[in-house]
Amino acid sequence: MRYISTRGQAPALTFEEAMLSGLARDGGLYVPETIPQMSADDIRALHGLSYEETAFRVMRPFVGEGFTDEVFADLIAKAYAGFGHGARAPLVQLAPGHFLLELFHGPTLAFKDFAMQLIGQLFQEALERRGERVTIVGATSGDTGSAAIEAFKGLDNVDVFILFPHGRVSEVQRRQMTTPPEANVHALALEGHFDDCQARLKDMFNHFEFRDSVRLAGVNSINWARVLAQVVYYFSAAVSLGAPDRKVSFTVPTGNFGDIFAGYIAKKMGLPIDRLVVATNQNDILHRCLSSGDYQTSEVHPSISPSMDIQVSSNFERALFDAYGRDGAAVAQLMDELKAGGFKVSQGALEALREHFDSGRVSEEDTLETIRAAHATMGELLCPHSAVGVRVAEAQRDPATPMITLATAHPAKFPDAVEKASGIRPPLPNRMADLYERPERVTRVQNDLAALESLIQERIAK
Ligand SMILES: Cc1ncc(COP(=O)(O)O)c(C=O)c1O
Ligand SMILES: N[C@@H](CCOP(=O)(O)O)C(=O)O
Repeated sequence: MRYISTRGQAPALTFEEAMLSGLARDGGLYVPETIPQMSADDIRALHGLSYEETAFRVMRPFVGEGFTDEVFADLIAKAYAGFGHGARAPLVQLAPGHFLLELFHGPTLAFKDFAMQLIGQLFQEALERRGERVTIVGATSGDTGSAAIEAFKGLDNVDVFILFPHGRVSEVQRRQMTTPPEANVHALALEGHFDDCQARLKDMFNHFEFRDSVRLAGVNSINWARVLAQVVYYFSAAVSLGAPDRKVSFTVPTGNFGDIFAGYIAKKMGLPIDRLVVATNQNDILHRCLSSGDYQTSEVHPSISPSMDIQVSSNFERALFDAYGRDGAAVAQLMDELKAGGFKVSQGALEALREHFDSGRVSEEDTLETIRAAHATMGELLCPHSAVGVRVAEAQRDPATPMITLATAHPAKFPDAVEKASGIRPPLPNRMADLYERPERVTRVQNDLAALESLIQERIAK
């Protein structure tokens, strides 16, 4: 299995090379050259398997020879051992034909743990075998950062720097990033918004002198391994509702397009998915693009679902690559236009996108009302991101096809919004009960590439 860049100009890599590299050297994102297929019988054979066994069967064909079967199975087992639910990703019924896939039972209470816990294991194994060390830099709107820190804290062969937008993450998210005492963890609060953090991260990858001198690695969904690990729960959820003998649809609260892109990969592998519905908050560039073909950035408006306050949606590039017939030059051209504010998707590419994706947008008021109503009528306390998903799913679902909405974070990560909507302040799990008392360690930084690079170089030299 080889991985190629969405911009067509970088060398093809193995899974392990792509995982350790992050961004392709032409600025693109790695995708598999071909998508492994699972037949109806392969999917039927997943019935009754544990999450870990399903994960092994779904991911194995993508991983190649770098990891043996035995090692890969062992790393999967270690990755999910710390989850707080035996099913790892349980499904609960919200209404007839509408299900919630709870993805918040991992150590940091968000769906990011599914991929990050596994990547932590894969990195550790690969780096030890190769005798290498790396500098991980991550950009976060709140959840990727805490999950990355949890997965990599205290490891000898990794330093982890997380850029988050100052004042634009929830207090729980911030404390999850600023309270770990391990010396290899560096929380950096940047003056700007998430798109600035992600842009500076990509600038670092594109600055080869810096990239090579610190041996830069990335654990955002830039990294293919992140997307891959998220494909698994589409299979586990669909199978538990009768796949491959019954189609299902998914609604996904969306920002950087990584999670829903994982659903698209599951569909390409053969999982019978009817619709993949992109649910956005008021930062609705993806909804506008899928509705009109115009991908035009505008100001980011802080919302009560801050992890989705994103305008430059990184993985949309992977979807565009397929929609443009895997034409790397066409994608590179669009990404150049994006630097000047936006681009227009061609009619053919828009039709290709619409073959798989629908979309909807939810206002702040409707998000609050959905949290209130879901609690009052179904007894389910939703985080604001999950509420965005539930609202769009309710508006768009076809009663003939089961709809699964992804619940992407635990309500306790966003207690203010949840309390405002439902009157209930969700408590943190016992293991995190003293989060508010732990001392914080954070460095305020400007949105300045040279200054950030110097800070990182100085810290790793110590
Ligand atoms: C809680 C939560 N929901 C939804 C999203 C959006 O996911 P994606 O960026 O993969 O579209 C994020 C951020 O990634 C998130 O943290
Ligand atoms: N919402 C994310 C943004 C980064 O997304 P990623 O999937 O590319 O890591 C966050 O919580 O940080």
